[in-house]
Amino acid sequence: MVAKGFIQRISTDGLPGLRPRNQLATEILENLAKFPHCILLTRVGQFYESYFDQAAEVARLLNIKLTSRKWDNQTVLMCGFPLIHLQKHLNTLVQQSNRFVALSEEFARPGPPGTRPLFDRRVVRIVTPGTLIDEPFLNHYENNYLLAISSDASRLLEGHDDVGLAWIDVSTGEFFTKYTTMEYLHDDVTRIRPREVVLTKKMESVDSCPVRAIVQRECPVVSYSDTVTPTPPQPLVQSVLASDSVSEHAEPPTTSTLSSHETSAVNLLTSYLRLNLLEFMPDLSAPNKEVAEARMEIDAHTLKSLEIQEGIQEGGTSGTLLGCVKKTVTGGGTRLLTRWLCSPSASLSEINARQSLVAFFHARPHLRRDFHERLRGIDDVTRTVQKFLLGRGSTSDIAAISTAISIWSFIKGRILLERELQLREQNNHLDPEWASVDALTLRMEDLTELARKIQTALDSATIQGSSETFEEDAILAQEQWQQGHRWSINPEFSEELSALHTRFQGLLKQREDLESDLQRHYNAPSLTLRSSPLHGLHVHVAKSKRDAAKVKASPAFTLIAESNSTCCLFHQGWAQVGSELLETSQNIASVEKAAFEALRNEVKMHETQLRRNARVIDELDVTLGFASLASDMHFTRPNMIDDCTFHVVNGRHPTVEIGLLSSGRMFTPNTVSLSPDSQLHIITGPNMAGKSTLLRQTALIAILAQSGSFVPADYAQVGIVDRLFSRIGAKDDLFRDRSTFMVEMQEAADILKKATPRSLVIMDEVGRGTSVRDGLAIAFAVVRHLYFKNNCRALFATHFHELSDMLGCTSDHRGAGPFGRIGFFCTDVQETEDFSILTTPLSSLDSFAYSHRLRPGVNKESHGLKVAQLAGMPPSTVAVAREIMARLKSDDVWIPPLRQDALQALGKSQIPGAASFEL
Ligand SMILES: Nc1ncnc2c1ncn2[C@@H]1O[C@H](COP(=O)(O)OP(=O)(O)OP(=O)(O)O)[C@@H](O)[C@H]1O
Repeated sequence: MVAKGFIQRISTDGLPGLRPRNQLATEILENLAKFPHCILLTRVGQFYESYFDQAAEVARLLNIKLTSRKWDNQTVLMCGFPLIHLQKHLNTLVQQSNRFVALSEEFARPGPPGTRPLFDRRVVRIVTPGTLIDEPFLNHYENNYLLAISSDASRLLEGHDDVGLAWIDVSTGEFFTKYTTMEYLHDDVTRIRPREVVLTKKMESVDSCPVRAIVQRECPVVSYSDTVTPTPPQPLVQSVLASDSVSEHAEPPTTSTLSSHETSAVNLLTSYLRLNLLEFMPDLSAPNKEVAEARMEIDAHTLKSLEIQEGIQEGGTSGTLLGCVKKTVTGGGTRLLTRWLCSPSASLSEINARQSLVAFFHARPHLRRDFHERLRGIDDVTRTVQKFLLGRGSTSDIAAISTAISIWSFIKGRILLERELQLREQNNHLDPEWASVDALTLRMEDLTELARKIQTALDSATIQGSSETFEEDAILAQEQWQQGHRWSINPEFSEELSALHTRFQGLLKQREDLESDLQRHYNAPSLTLRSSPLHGLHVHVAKSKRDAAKVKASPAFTLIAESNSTCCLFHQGWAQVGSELLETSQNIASVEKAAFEALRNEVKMHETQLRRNARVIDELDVTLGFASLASDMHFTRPNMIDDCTFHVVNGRHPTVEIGLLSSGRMFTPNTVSLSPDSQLHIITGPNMAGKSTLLRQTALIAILAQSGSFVPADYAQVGIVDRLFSRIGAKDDLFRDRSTFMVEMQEAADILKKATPRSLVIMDEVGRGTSVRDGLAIAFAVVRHLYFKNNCRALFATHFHELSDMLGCTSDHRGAGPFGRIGFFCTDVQETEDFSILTTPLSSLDSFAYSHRLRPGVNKESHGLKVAQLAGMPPSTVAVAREIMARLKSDDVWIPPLRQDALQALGKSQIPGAASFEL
């Protein structure tokens, strides 16, 4: 396994000569040799440290001081930072710099009697970008996927293109597989957006391996690993869901339903996880198998160009579909929303079930309010359960699970109440949406018994402010009982614990009495009874108050240590009581540990039910969000059908509309009606008049509808789309030796290869990147292919109005003869003197407005000069262009472009037709 871009930086100079006498140096050298692809951070006391040449790199990346130490008379570079900075620095090394970090922890081992404990160090985990667990710097609103890809590397070159995918978010346990082919691999990788990809070592060794080429384009961290058969084989526990569904209740897939390539990918993934998570390897749930036919496939380019999850210009979600429709309030809900938007459903029943839920909540704003408020107080249970499976989790995590269970019960109860109310009010009649609501609540498991156990076990006063893990809490409690640190488990949890607490309280009272007796007897108010690692159980007295003199003089005390201001003394009575206190506190700690372990096991035992309920809540959060969105932005429920129509009345582009509204402008809605009788629309019209916006909004409406959302339109009837394609926007890819036109042609070719009669294609200005003649020819050929071969629904926006002649546009704006199922539509510019209607006023002499209204017909005017003027092109240049336009229109004569230097050389009067130009 090798992290791309990471070069092993330990110089061989210093190492062979070094004969480390101390154990630390030996361990570090061994670990460096064992994990050569990693930065090694070794825990030494309260610090994590890096040594040798790596230290220079670590110091540079973390911006910390580089220093050195002597080992065996050799100077060794080193740097380090305190424990509390670990997460911050892991974020820098792993998340930002894509480095792999081997974490070596230290473990105390009792030394010979009378000596300090010894420490063993071992690497407990390798932290890589794709194997992050509960790191606080993880964004809870996004998945952090590790993707394994398996295929027969050598046969790929011979044309065998089966590929198995397995991907997991280790921090949540969400685990998926998919069988795919090389043709769709790029689309799948783009959609999954893995943080790290694992390929087989074979793929690394095969020259020009196509999988490697695709993956390296999309993911900055690529690792190579072999599948290692676990001994004994690790069972996969039951899966949470068969699909990403609210309506389908099929049994979870067994590993036998996976294709051989998926199984290999799962094995590669689990082997890689085991190699890296080491002591943190959890039991994995069986993966959810994704079936291509059940989802709307969105190709890689479309996913990016439609800005569904990430903006093209600045990254992030601002201006994206996700940013616009996100009304979820939980991390799990937001992750699910992202998945639904990037991979909408193609199952009619599933989509209808989701939309029924949205309709249900849309009609009930009071429930929306109530549930949103409750959901805000719920923890990310999927993540918390995973923490426990990873052997982590604290008392506050356990408490969060109990809170979540109470909220789930509230929600279920509230829905039942609503049901009763409706039955009463509507004479035993229920709206049809109730079927989906019932199906959802039926999936919720009753976990009140688990919540009761947790509430009985936890001491509610201690839950706040506890540490990351119970073990850290326990150490604090044991060490800090003198400062009144609280225990975690309710003393009433068991008779044994209750008896221990009674004894502990009795001993505390004895200590208090002894302390005040001694203070009184020796007239020493500063005297206190203490315990410390250095002096053990001792009596502490302040010298300055002269208390010490009397105490020191008494034979009941033996001096242990003194400073200028205090002294520490041994006292038999306190040693007796104190050691009993210590022993009792240790006993409490170990009983608490057992109790917590029992709770942890309870959570693990209920893993599947907890995850199921959490998943129901995720769906609830998304559908509640869709309902709020529909209400806020006046979306309507689309009518979903299983045919090839797409009829949207007064549709709007959700993100453009928000942008316009924020600057006080209105969006002009438009109607698009594709059907088997009118399956392809050619859209012409001026620049800036809204053609691309119309195309994009059509695609976004299809995505929203099939995600389960309502849509921005007055009415919509959407026939299920199996694949969505867009050819929009031009982008160079010079790095991969592809010009703008080449990129455009490759994307168009891909669409023509893959679109089916159930697909929806939007194409914007295909052919514009070359000569007019070539472009027009290509545009015609593409339309013809889409129409006859793909036979799909398509919107084709173009400035080549000649296409309308080539396709024989009739007076009722349809294609002629065999092209009769093509419709012609256009947008316009309104010339006007009325400034009040202007969208974009230029001047009083040359004023116009974009109507943005689609109408049947062909518009042969592009009004490109108006846009040039609007864009601030020099007036003289615009004047030249206008003159040439006029001549082109009148005599159809081509005037060659005039070059400034040529004009100067010749004198402008000598250039025919140039005299009138202001140059
Ligand atoms: N229906 C609409 N209502 C209101 N404003 C709109 C509408 N459609 C587009 N616009 C505005 O017009 C701008 C330009 O739209 P768009 O890019 O879709 O035009 P276009 O016809 O594709 O232009 P070009 O041919 O130059 O690519 C958008 O950024 C938006 O602000």
